Amino acid sequence: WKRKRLPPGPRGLPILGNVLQLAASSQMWLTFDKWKYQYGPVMYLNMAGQDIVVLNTKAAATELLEHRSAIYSDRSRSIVADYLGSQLSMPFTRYGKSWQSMRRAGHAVLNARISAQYQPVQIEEAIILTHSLLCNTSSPLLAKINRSASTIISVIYGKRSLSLGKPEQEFDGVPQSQAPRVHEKLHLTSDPLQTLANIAHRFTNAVYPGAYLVEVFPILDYLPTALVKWKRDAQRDFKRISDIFERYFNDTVRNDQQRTSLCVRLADNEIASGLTDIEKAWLAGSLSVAALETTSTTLSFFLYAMILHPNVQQHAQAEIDRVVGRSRNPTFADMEHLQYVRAIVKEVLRWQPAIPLAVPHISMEDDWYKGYFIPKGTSCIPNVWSMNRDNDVYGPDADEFRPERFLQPSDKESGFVFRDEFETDDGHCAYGFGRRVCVGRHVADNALFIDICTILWALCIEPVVSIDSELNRPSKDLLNPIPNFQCRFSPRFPEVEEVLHYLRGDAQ
Ligand code: HEM
Repeated sequence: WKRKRLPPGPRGLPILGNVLQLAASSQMWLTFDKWKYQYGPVMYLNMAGQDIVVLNTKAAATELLEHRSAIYSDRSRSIVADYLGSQLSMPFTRYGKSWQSMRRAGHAVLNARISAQYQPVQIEEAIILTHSLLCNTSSPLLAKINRSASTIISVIYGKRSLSLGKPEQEFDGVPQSQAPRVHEKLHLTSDPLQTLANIAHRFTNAVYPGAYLVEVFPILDYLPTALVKWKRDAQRDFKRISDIFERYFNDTVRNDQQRTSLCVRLADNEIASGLTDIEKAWLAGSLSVAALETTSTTLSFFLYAMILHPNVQQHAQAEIDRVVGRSRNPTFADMEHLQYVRAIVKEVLRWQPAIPLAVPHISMEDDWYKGYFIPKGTSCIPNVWSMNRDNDVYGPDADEFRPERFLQPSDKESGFVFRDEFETDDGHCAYGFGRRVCVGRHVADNALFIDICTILWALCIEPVVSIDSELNRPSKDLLNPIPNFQCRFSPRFPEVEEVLHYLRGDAQ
């Protein structure tokens, strides 16, 4: 007989538990980061009866979510997200047969080997992005960065298969600039990228703990639909999202001339056996939703890091000049010689993970960890933010942006190589854990490498006005909010604009 001792955690109120403390904090990971010093690696919270265990160290997350993944791979039931279609959406669907079919198909089209086949498209998209950063002076920086995610969208929906409209034009009459910062309603735009990004926010906002009262008091779900706006909105948005995903999927399968897109591969029955046409359309849609904001958030933080740390920028550019030179653009063949650039990719993902609390894993059986009881149905939150800034792992300067932490001196011309432990290890936990680890991580790593490398090869990045701390995102969201900053891009050598223009023409 073991006494069922729960892990330590902040004291809550009767019935409500820690609801009020959690509802009050907008970036929950910062609150958890503080509590971690008080309560240790595994911390217990209660959301009006829902058990929550926050995993504050990589060791705890690895032990539970990876080594015991057979019983830690479910997802939580979110009533609002269910109405939105979360059971068709791989990141949010419950563990079971349907998820297994999605995951198998996702892995087949995104594994490390297949990811290499998307590299030519990724190089072209990196050029289009870099050209737009330099030459498109009319769009705001964030809009340009968001378009950078077209690298991923081209992988999923084929090169330019979706007709890209003007970002500001709206279908539902609300200009994007005036769209509310909390995504309780889906805003459709004529721009597929923006629409997909809005769908992503609709989901990540719905699953943010405490965003909807009905998640805390499920009885509210029994109120008649006519009386509850959130339910009507969610049901209408499900239909809209489904229509969009099906249209994008079918258009791509019809229009992708080069037949290299992920949709075309999915349409091939062998890879996605067990999935209906609608499930395939949702799989492609949910992959793009999972890919878009995570990639553009990471690239935004890369630019932010470059204006904060001009020395890192110079260091990387010296490496690129040595390895690539100026007469051609970087390619993936340069990757193994660009150790410093690769270290920058790792460091951005460590310093500012796009989803600082990953996505909670639900435990499927009662379990014990270091003498503490973890009841079946517990929502286990990997506190990636704190893991990535663990002083015991990264040293006392873990809060700083310093790519050198992954490198060690060598006799090579570059002067350094990866430290042995980071040659194969990510060096961060930004992609999550176990059976639910990010299925798109190989494609994401490649996109980040080639985008970052091409930008640094071609452009100098400087701040424009003082950096302010206002955030660009609704604060109650799973995604890491991007600081409101602007930067100026100038060519690094006289021929840059002409070369980019030429390459861009070729790419398009
Ligand atoms: C910088 C880019 C990215 C970051 C930081 C990121 C991060 C994450 C994280 C933290 C999770 C949850 C893992 C867990 O539950 O333990 C996840 C899941 C997922 N990611 Fe990514 N991701 C990125 C890019 C992508 C891309 C490019 C794709 C697709 C092409 C993608 C598709 C997915 C999917 C489908 C899941 C759900 C997996 C499942 O539940 O089985 N992600 N990602």
